[in-house]
Amino acid sequence: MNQQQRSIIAIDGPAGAGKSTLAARIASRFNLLNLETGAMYRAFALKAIENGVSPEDAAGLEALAASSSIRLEASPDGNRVYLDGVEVTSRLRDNSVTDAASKVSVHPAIRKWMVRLQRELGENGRIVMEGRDIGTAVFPDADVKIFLDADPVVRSQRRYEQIEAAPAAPIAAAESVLREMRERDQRDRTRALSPLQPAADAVVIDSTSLTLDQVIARVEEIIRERLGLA
Ligand SMILES: Nc1ncnc2c1ncn2[C@@H]1O[C@H](COP(=O)(O)OP(=O)(O)OP(=O)(O)O)[C@@H](O)[C@H]1O
Ligand SMILES: Nc1ccn([C@@H]2O[C@H](COP(=O)(O)O)[C@@H](O)[C@H]2O)c(=O)n1
Repeated sequence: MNQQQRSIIAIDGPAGAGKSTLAARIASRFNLLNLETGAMYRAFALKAIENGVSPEDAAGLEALAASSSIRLEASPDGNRVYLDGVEVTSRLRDNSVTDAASKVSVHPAIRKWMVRLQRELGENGRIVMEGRDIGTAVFPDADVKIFLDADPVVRSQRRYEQIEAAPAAPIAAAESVLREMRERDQRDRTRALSPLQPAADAVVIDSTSLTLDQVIARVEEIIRERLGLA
Protein backbone atom coordinates (compact mmCIF):
# COMPACT_ATOMS: atom_id res chain seq x y z
CA MET A 1 0.00 0.00 0.00
CA ASN A 2 1.34 3.44 -0.92
CA GLN A 3 2.21 5.03 2.43
CA GLN A 4 1.07 8.52 1.27
CA GLN A 5 -2.18 7.57 -0.43
CA ARG A 6 -5.56 8.08 1.31
CA SER A 7 -6.98 4.62 2.04
CA ILE A 8 -10.22 4.02 3.85
CA ILE A 9 -11.36 0.56 4.91
CA ALA A 10 -14.93 0.57 6.29
CA ILE A 11 -16.06 -2.26 8.58
CA ASP A 12 -19.72 -2.34 9.59
CA GLY A 13 -22.00 -4.87 11.19
CA PRO A 14 -24.19 -5.62 14.19
CA ALA A 15 -23.12 -5.83 17.84
CA GLY A 16 -20.61 -8.56 18.66
CA ALA A 17 -19.96 -9.51 15.03
CA GLY A 18 -16.20 -9.19 15.58
CA LYS A 19 -15.68 -5.76 13.99
CA SER A 20 -13.30 -4.32 16.62
CA THR A 21 -11.16 -7.44 16.71
CA LEU A 22 -10.97 -7.58 12.92
CA ALA A 23 -10.31 -3.83 12.59
CA ALA A 24 -7.41 -3.95 15.08
CA ARG A 25 -5.76 -6.82 13.20
CA ILE A 26 -6.24 -5.20 9.79
CA ALA A 27 -4.88 -1.87 11.06
CA SER A 28 -1.76 -3.54 12.37
CA ARG A 29 -1.31 -5.69 9.22
CA PHE A 30 -1.60 -2.74 6.79
CA ASN A 31 -0.25 0.01 9.06
CA LEU A 32 -3.52 1.93 9.19
CA LEU A 33 -5.05 4.05 11.94
CA ASN A 34 -7.86 2.16 13.66
CA LEU A 35 -10.89 4.29 14.57
CA GLU A 36 -13.79 2.77 16.57
CA THR A 37 -16.80 5.01 16.05
CA GLY A 38 -18.92 3.15 18.64
CA ALA A 39 -16.61 4.60 21.28
CA MET A 40 -17.71 8.10 20.26
CA TYR A 41 -21.40 7.26 20.74
CA ARG A 42 -20.46 5.68 24.06
CA ALA A 43 -18.62 8.82 25.21
CA PHE A 44 -21.62 10.98 24.35
CA ALA A 45 -23.93 8.53 26.15
CA LEU A 46 -21.72 8.83 29.24
CA LYS A 47 -22.08 12.60 29.08
CA ALA A 48 -25.88 12.31 28.80
CA ILE A 49 -25.97 10.02 31.84
CA GLU A 50 -23.74 12.36 33.86
CA ASN A 51 -25.88 15.36 32.94
CA GLY A 52 -29.17 13.62 33.64
CA VAL A 53 -30.36 13.91 30.03
CA SER A 54 -32.61 11.03 29.04
CA PRO A 55 -31.48 9.06 25.95
CA GLU A 56 -35.04 9.55 24.65
CA ASP A 57 -34.90 13.37 24.93
CA ALA A 58 -33.96 14.40 21.36
CA ALA A 59 -33.93 18.17 22.04
CA GLY A 60 -31.98 17.77 25.30
CA LEU A 61 -29.39 15.58 23.59
CA GLU A 62 -29.02 18.01 20.71
CA ALA A 63 -28.39 20.89 23.14
CA LEU A 64 -25.87 18.74 25.03
CA ALA A 65 -24.06 17.83 21.80
CA ALA A 66 -23.65 21.51 20.97
CA SER A 67 -21.45 21.94 24.06
CA SER A 68 -19.57 18.63 23.79
CA SER A 69 -16.23 17.74 22.33
CA ILE A 70 -15.36 14.13 21.55
CA ARG A 71 -11.97 13.05 20.31
CA LEU A 72 -10.60 9.62 19.39
CA GLU A 73 -6.92 8.84 19.46
CA ALA A 74 -5.55 5.58 18.05
CA SER A 75 -2.92 3.84 20.18
CA PRO A 76 -1.32 0.39 19.96
CA ASP A 77 -3.62 -0.96 22.69
CA GLY A 78 -6.84 0.41 21.19
CA ASN A 79 -8.57 3.76 20.95
CA ARG A 80 -8.30 6.44 23.62
CA VAL A 81 -11.44 8.50 23.94
CA TYR A 82 -11.56 12.08 25.22
CA LEU A 83 -14.79 13.73 26.32
CA ASP A 84 -14.48 17.50 26.76
CA GLY A 85 -10.71 17.04 26.97
CA VAL A 86 -10.79 14.33 29.68
CA GLU A 87 -9.93 10.71 28.92
CA VAL A 88 -12.95 8.46 29.56
CA THR A 89 -11.81 5.26 27.80
CA SER A 90 -12.06 3.00 30.83
CA ARG A 91 -15.62 4.11 31.60
CA LEU A 92 -17.24 3.26 28.28
CA ARG A 93 -17.95 -0.46 28.65
CA ASP A 94 -20.38 -0.32 31.59
CA ASN A 95 -23.78 -1.81 30.82
CA SER A 96 -25.50 1.50 31.47
CA VAL A 97 -23.28 3.22 28.88
CA THR A 98 -23.75 0.41 26.33
CA ASP A 99 -27.52 0.70 26.66
CA ALA A 100 -27.55 4.51 26.51
CA ALA A 101 -25.17 4.55 23.49
CA SER A 102 -27.59 2.36 21.57
CA LYS A 103 -30.46 4.74 22.45
CA VAL A 104 -28.76 8.11 21.81
CA SER A 105 -27.50 6.90 18.43
CA VAL A 106 -31.07 6.65 17.12
CA HIS A 107 -31.52 10.45 16.97
CA PRO A 108 -30.84 11.95 13.53
CA ALA A 109 -29.26 15.16 14.91
CA ILE A 110 -26.80 13.14 16.97
CA ARG A 111 -25.93 10.92 14.00
CA LYS A 112 -25.34 13.93 11.72
CA TRP A 113 -23.01 15.45 14.30
CA MET A 114 -21.09 12.16 14.72
CA VAL A 115 -20.80 11.62 10.97
CA ARG A 116 -19.28 15.11 10.64
CA LEU A 117 -16.74 14.42 13.40
CA GLN A 118 -15.88 11.02 11.93
CA ARG A 119 -15.33 12.45 8.46
CA GLU A 120 -12.97 15.06 9.90
CA LEU A 121 -11.06 12.33 11.70
CA GLY A 122 -10.62 10.12 8.67
CA GLU A 123 -10.75 12.43 5.67
CA ASN A 124 -7.10 12.47 4.64
CA GLY A 125 -5.98 9.40 6.44
CA ARG A 126 -5.01 5.84 5.99
CA ILE A 127 -7.61 4.34 8.25
CA VAL A 128 -9.75 1.41 9.11
CA MET A 129 -12.99 2.79 10.55
CA GLU A 130 -15.43 0.49 12.27
CA GLY A 131 -19.09 1.03 13.18
CA ARG A 132 -22.62 0.68 11.82
CA ASP A 133 -22.82 3.26 9.00
CA ILE A 134 -19.27 3.81 7.80
CA GLY A 135 -19.79 2.36 4.33
CA THR A 136 -23.29 3.81 3.90
CA ALA A 137 -23.04 7.30 5.48
CA VAL A 138 -19.61 8.31 6.82
CA PHE A 139 -17.44 7.24 3.87
CA PRO A 140 -19.71 6.02 1.06
CA ASP A 141 -16.59 6.33 -1.15
CA ALA A 142 -14.44 4.06 1.07
CA ASP A 143 -11.89 1.99 -0.85
CA VAL A 144 -13.01 -1.28 0.75
CA LYS A 145 -16.29 -1.99 2.55
CA ILE A 146 -16.80 -5.05 4.70
CA PHE A 147 -20.11 -5.91 6.36
CA LEU A 148 -19.41 -8.48 9.05
CA ASP A 149 -22.36 -10.47 10.33
CA ALA A 150 -23.07 -13.65 12.32
CA ASP A 151 -26.05 -15.44 13.78
CA PRO A 152 -27.29 -13.52 16.87
CA VAL A 153 -27.04 -16.56 19.15
CA VAL A 154 -23.40 -17.08 18.11
CA ARG A 155 -22.62 -13.37 18.53
CA SER A 156 -24.13 -13.31 21.99
CA GLN A 157 -22.26 -16.47 23.00
CA ARG A 158 -18.97 -14.91 21.88
CA ARG A 159 -19.82 -11.71 23.78
CA TYR A 160 -20.73 -13.75 26.88
CA GLU A 161 -17.36 -15.52 26.75
CA GLN A 162 -15.61 -12.17 26.25
CA ILE A 163 -17.32 -10.75 29.36
CA GLU A 164 -16.50 -13.86 31.41
CA ALA A 165 -12.84 -13.70 30.39
CA ALA A 166 -12.43 -10.04 31.43
CA PRO A 167 -10.23 -9.51 34.54
CA ALA A 168 -12.97 -8.03 36.75
CA ALA A 169 -15.81 -9.85 35.03
CA PRO A 170 -19.25 -8.50 35.93
CA ILE A 171 -21.91 -11.15 36.58
CA ALA A 172 -23.69 -11.79 33.30
CA ALA A 173 -26.35 -14.24 32.28
CA ALA A 174 -26.15 -15.66 28.77
CA GLU A 175 -29.89 -15.02 28.22
CA SER A 176 -29.65 -11.34 29.16
CA VAL A 177 -26.61 -10.86 26.87
CA LEU A 178 -28.67 -12.29 23.99
CA ARG A 179 -31.76 -10.20 24.87
CA GLU A 180 -29.77 -6.95 25.09
CA MET A 181 -27.98 -7.70 21.84
CA ARG A 182 -31.28 -8.30 20.05
CA GLU A 183 -32.63 -5.00 21.41
CA ARG A 184 -29.56 -3.11 20.20
CA ASP A 185 -29.75 -4.80 16.78
CA GLN A 186 -33.41 -3.87 16.50
CA ARG A 187 -32.69 -0.18 17.26
CA ASP A 188 -29.77 -0.13 14.81
CA ARG A 189 -31.84 -1.72 12.04
CA THR A 190 -34.98 0.37 12.41
CA ARG A 191 -33.73 3.91 13.11
CA ALA A 192 -34.75 6.64 10.67
CA LEU A 193 -31.30 7.79 9.55
CA SER A 194 -28.85 5.34 7.97
CA PRO A 195 -30.22 2.17 9.56
CA LEU A 196 -27.80 -0.72 9.84
CA GLN A 197 -27.55 -2.51 6.50
CA PRO A 198 -24.75 -3.44 4.12
CA ALA A 199 -23.79 -0.80 1.55
CA ALA A 200 -24.71 -1.94 -1.96
CA ASP A 201 -21.01 -2.38 -2.76
CA ALA A 202 -19.97 -4.00 0.55
CA VAL A 203 -18.60 -7.52 0.78
CA VAL A 204 -20.81 -9.33 3.28
CA ILE A 205 -19.02 -11.90 5.43
CA ASP A 206 -21.02 -14.20 7.69
CA SER A 207 -18.65 -15.43 10.39
CA THR A 208 -21.13 -17.78 12.08
CA SER A 209 -19.04 -20.80 11.22
CA LEU A 210 -15.70 -19.10 10.53
CA THR A 211 -12.83 -18.72 12.96
CA LEU A 212 -11.43 -15.27 13.57
CA ASP A 213 -8.30 -16.22 11.62
CA GLN A 214 -10.41 -17.29 8.63
CA VAL A 215 -12.27 -13.96 8.69
CA ILE A 216 -9.01 -12.01 8.90
CA ALA A 217 -7.46 -13.99 6.04
CA ARG A 218 -10.51 -13.38 3.84
CA VAL A 219 -10.53 -9.63 4.56
CA GLU A 220 -6.78 -9.34 3.95
CA GLU A 221 -7.30 -11.02 0.59
CA ILE A 222 -10.12 -8.59 -0.30
CA ILE A 223 -8.01 -5.56 0.67
CA ARG A 224 -5.02 -6.78 -1.36
CA GLU A 225 -7.25 -7.41 -4.37
CA ARG A 226 -9.08 -4.06 -4.16
CA LEU A 227 -5.96 -1.98 -3.51
CA GLY A 228 -3.90 -3.82 -6.10
CA LEU A 229 -1.34 -5.12 -3.61
CA ALA A 230 0.84 -8.12 -4.37
N1 LIG B 1 -15.01 -15.50 13.97
C1 LIG B 1 -14.92 -15.50 15.29
N2 LIG B 1 -14.84 -16.64 15.97
C2 LIG B 1 -14.80 -16.66 17.32
N3 LIG B 1 -14.82 -15.56 18.09
C3 LIG B 1 -14.88 -14.39 17.47
C4 LIG B 1 -14.95 -14.30 16.05
N4 LIG B 1 -15.02 -12.98 15.72
C5 LIG B 1 -15.00 -12.30 16.88
N5 LIG B 1 -14.91 -13.14 17.93
C6 LIG B 1 -14.91 -12.77 19.35
O1 LIG B 1 -16.20 -12.20 19.61
C7 LIG B 1 -16.10 -11.20 20.60
C8 LIG B 1 -16.78 -9.92 20.09
O2 LIG B 1 -15.96 -9.36 19.09
P1 LIG B 1 -15.79 -7.78 18.93
O3 LIG B 1 -15.72 -7.11 20.26
O4 LIG B 1 -14.67 -7.57 17.97
O5 LIG B 1 -17.20 -7.43 18.26
P2 LIG B 1 -17.76 -6.03 17.74
O6 LIG B 1 -18.44 -6.30 16.45
O7 LIG B 1 -16.69 -5.01 17.72
O8 LIG B 1 -18.84 -5.69 18.86
P3 LIG B 1 -19.51 -4.27 19.30
O9 LIG B 1 -19.99 -3.57 18.09
O10 LIG B 1 -20.63 -4.70 20.20
O11 LIG B 1 -18.44 -3.49 20.03
C9 LIG B 1 -14.60 -11.04 20.91
O12 LIG B 1 -14.29 -11.76 22.09
C10 LIG B 1 -13.93 -11.66 19.71
O13 LIG B 1 -12.65 -12.22 20.01
N1 LIG C 1 -21.11 4.05 13.54
C1 LIG C 1 -21.80 3.70 14.65
C2 LIG C 1 -21.19 3.10 15.75
C3 LIG C 1 -21.95 2.78 16.84
N2 LIG C 1 -23.26 3.06 16.87
C4 LIG C 1 -24.08 2.82 18.05
O1 LIG C 1 -23.27 2.93 19.22
C5 LIG C 1 -23.45 1.83 20.08
C6 LIG C 1 -22.10 1.43 20.66
O2 LIG C 1 -21.30 0.89 19.62
P1 LIG C 1 -20.23 -0.30 19.83
O3 LIG C 1 -19.78 -0.68 18.46
O4 LIG C 1 -19.12 0.27 20.67
O5 LIG C 1 -20.92 -1.39 20.56
C7 LIG C 1 -24.09 0.70 19.24
O6 LIG C 1 -25.07 -0.02 19.97
C8 LIG C 1 -24.73 1.44 18.06
O7 LIG C 1 -26.11 1.58 18.24
C9 LIG C 1 -23.85 3.64 15.77
O8 LIG C 1 -25.08 3.88 15.78
N3 LIG C 1 -23.12 3.95 14.69
